[in-house]
Amino acid sequence: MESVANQRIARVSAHLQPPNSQMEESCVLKRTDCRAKGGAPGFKVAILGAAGGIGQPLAMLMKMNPLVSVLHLYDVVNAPGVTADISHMDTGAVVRGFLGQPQLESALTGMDLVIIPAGVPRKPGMTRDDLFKINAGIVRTLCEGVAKCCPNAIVNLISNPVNSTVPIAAEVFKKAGTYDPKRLLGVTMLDVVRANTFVAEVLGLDPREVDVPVVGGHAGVTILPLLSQAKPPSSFTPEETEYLTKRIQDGGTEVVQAKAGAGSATLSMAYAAVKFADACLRGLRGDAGVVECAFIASEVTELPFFATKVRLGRRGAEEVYQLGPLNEYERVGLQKAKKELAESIQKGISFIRK
Ligand SMILES: NC(=O)C1=CN([C@@H]2O[C@H](COP(=O)(O)OP(=O)(O)OC[C@H]3O[C@@H](n4cnc5c(N)ncnc54)[C@H](O)[C@@H]3O)[C@@H](O)[C@H]2O)C=CC1
Ligand SMILES: O=C([O-])CC(=O)C(=O)O
Repeated sequence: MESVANQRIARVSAHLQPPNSQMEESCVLKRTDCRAKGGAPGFKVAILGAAGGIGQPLAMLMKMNPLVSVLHLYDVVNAPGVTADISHMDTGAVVRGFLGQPQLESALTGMDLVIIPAGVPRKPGMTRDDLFKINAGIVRTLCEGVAKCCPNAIVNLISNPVNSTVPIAAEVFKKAGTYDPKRLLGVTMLDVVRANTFVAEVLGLDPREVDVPVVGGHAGVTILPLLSQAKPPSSFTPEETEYLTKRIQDGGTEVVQAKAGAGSATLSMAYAAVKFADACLRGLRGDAGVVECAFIASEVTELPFFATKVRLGRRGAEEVYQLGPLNEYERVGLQKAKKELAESIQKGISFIRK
């Protein structure tokens, strides 16, 4: 009888047909003859959109994460190539590739965490909302797959516009009867990563010592850094506050313009996505005190979704924290953020309900 390990190797081979079969023709030993043991303990993670600008470095970094035992890489193009490449890294996770819609269900079955960076990125002159037309449908299809194949998985949604794609995902899950608000998390970690970097630069600190909560959403004025709650506690001049707030809000546009038509942030985003995914996995493992910001179903404001600090645990975002005390500058920013956010959320909800 074929061992579990050999079945696994056969499955990997099946998804890597061209390079693998050529290689094996010239080898006496086939992969199916290898003595690989069963998978190490750990979590099963799928990346949807794994061959993209974010997907590839994200896949590489997740392959390096010791909490991951199985890594599924799904895309509509080039998944076998990325999988073959990443699978040669001598780290613990077993990597399998899945190409195109017919393989979506196999990619998702049994997953603990699904990370979604699938979809088109911005070009100069576009807003994130301009991506809605294409990305809304992509997110809907992928989330239908999640609802069917791994309804208990934690979902980390990266595809823009996050302020609308998270409500879309929530509506898809509601329709399927699988919605658990604690498990659906819009990834706003890059805003926090940028805030920590830019604040550290202004204060002359090591960014690793800085922690700035960023609340609201993930587009323009909806990105609201709470500098008054920065750690270590710091005071900022009005000019510094204005400069930092604008730079954090426009961080994505800064990269889009610098890339001049070649896409948006990919490397810093992959770093941020892995930082956030690792926090989700530590929460799933039962670690205490894992707290990060995410865009999530919320009662913190009158809006149905809002990014705030959340505590990550075995069931996902087990606690959603209040905003805490805001200064006058932040209170004004909050009003602006809520106005734009309300429209983007409604647009996402209507896309599924209409
Ligand atoms: N949440 C955040 O902070 C950030 C979000 N983003 C967003 O992430 C998304 C991806 O950005 P990039 O990786 O730079 O784009 P990209 O175009 O380089 O990669 C996207 C990948 O998605 C794949 N894809 C398209 N349709 C698919 C489908 N139906 N199923 C599976 N895969 C599919 C493409 O084949 C491609 O490989 C964009 O929407 C971008 O705006 C980007 C940076 C930060
Ligand atoms: O700006 C974009 O289009 C990509 C993104 O969300 C970011 O870099 O924050």
